[in-house]
This record gives sequence, C-alpha cells and structure tokens, in this order.
Amino acid sequence: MCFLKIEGIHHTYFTKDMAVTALSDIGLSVEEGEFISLLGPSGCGKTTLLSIIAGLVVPTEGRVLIGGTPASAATREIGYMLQQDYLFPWKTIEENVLIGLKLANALTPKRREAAIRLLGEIGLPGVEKKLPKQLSGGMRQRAALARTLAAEPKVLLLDEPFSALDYQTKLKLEDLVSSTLKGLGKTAVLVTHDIGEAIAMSDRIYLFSPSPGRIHKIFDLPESIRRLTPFDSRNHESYSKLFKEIWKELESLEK
Ligand SMILES: Nc1ncnc2c1ncn2[C@@H]1O[C@H](COP(=O)(O)OP(=O)(O)OP(=O)(O)O)[C@@H](O)[C@H]1O
Repeated sequence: MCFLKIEGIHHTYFTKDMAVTALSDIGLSVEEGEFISLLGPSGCGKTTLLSIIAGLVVPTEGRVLIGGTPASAATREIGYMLQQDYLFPWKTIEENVLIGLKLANALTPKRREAAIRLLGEIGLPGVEKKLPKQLSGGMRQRAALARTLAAEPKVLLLDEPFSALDYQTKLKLEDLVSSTLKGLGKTAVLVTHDIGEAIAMSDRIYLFSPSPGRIHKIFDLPESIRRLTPFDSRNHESYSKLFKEIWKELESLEK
C-alpha cells in the first residue's frame, strides 16, 4: 500500500533579489516499510524535498501525504536524523532520548521503558545517566537514532546521518539503522552523496538532476540485494555493476 505520497511538487525559493527553482515536477510513492534514497549532485534539491516532507518548508505547488493525510511539522509522524546528532550537551542520554516525547506531552512510563530498552537494543546499554561528551561519535549517533525512534514516527527522514563518522563506524551504523527500521517496519527516506550507501540500504534509489531538481532516473534494487544487510549488499555480485551504472549517470549530469 502506498504510504508516503509526494504529488506534483514544485518549489521556488524567493530571496530579496532573485528566485531559485529548487524542485520541479516531483512525484513519488513509497510503500509502508520501504527504504528509499535520494541521490544526486550538490544543489539538486534533495534537502529541500526532505524539508518539504517534514513540513518545514511549504512547497510552492504540490503536496505530501502520509497514510492519506497531508504531512505537517506539527505532528509526530515524522522523525529526522541528521549528520550532526544535536544532543543537548547538558542533558543526560536518557533526557535527550525522551525530550521529543516530553515536549509533545506524550511521555508515559511505558514509552520511557520502551526508549530505555531501545537504547540497549542498539548497543547502548547502561548509558542513560551519561552526558553526550562521555560517548564516542558513533555512540552519539546511536543515541540520536534512539531519540528519533522514541517519538514513534511513521516516517524517518535521514539527511546524510553517517557522513561525519569514520568508515568502520559508518558501516556498523548502516547495518544497525537498517535492521532496526526493518524490525519496526518503518518507512524511510535517506539523502546521501554516497552511491555505495544508497545501494546498500535502499529498496529504490531516486537519482536527481539539478537546475531545477528533477527525478532523472529510478533504480529499483533487485530482491536478491534488498534482503541482505547493508554490509552483505556491498559484497553482492550485482553491487559493482549497479555502482558503475549510477556513477555513469551521475557523471553525465555533471557534464
Ligand atoms: N533557503 C534557501 N533560500 C534560497 N535558495 C535556497 C535555499 N535553500 C536551498 N536553496 C537553493 O535551492 C537549491 C537546492 O538546494 P538543496 O540544499 O535542497 O540541494 P541539495 O541537493 O540538498 O544540495 P547538497 O547536496 O549540496 O546538500 C540550490 O540551488 C540552493 O542554492
């Protein structure tokens, strides 16, 4: 069933002395539990589209539906995970993880218990009373994931969440995020510059072209690679072929 629907999105930013059309004629559908990636050259409107899905930017034209209802920033339907973890440095990990629920006046003992359990499940047992500065970069991103999931969003928006991490930590977190989201049946949209990451994590990749941002090509990943973990996908026989195909398309866009 189509869960996240993006219809006829067109967006122009108006500044004092000019207008920049960031997106034109964007339409796509994502089923519940699917993981898609947005890939493309710098400035092709990937972040703008995420902000529109999150309800943070109102598009000039078009609309976003989640489960048939217009998306809005005012609800807890959407979770955002960014390159920086944005944990509050003076709050403990537990306080950070629960902050979204607290602000939304939705913190219950059951949800608190579930959030603490989630911290354990994603490899952070016993860190609840620690401050962010006492954790490594990878551990902080795990805590950021727990904070995002604690609010029980229906759709997760991931804006280059691994790009500030060292390579080994990034590979580990790709596997962790993928298995956690699959386990919970969450729908996710990832923005990345990393072709390998997009292949390893996605069910489908949307390659954007710039000026204005449009969907240039869609890559549906074969079932044989989709059912693997991101790490194993990188070792699958069709990985290199897909990588080359996407790389060639990207190069043609930058000419
Ligand atoms: N607030 C803004 N005001 C004016 N123009 C903007 C604004 N935000 C983005 N743009 C312009 O819109 C276009 C798309 O930008 P956007 O950041 O969405 O692209 P992107 O694909 O995410 O880029 P990158 O990969 O470099 O992060 C660019 O031309 C950018 O300069």
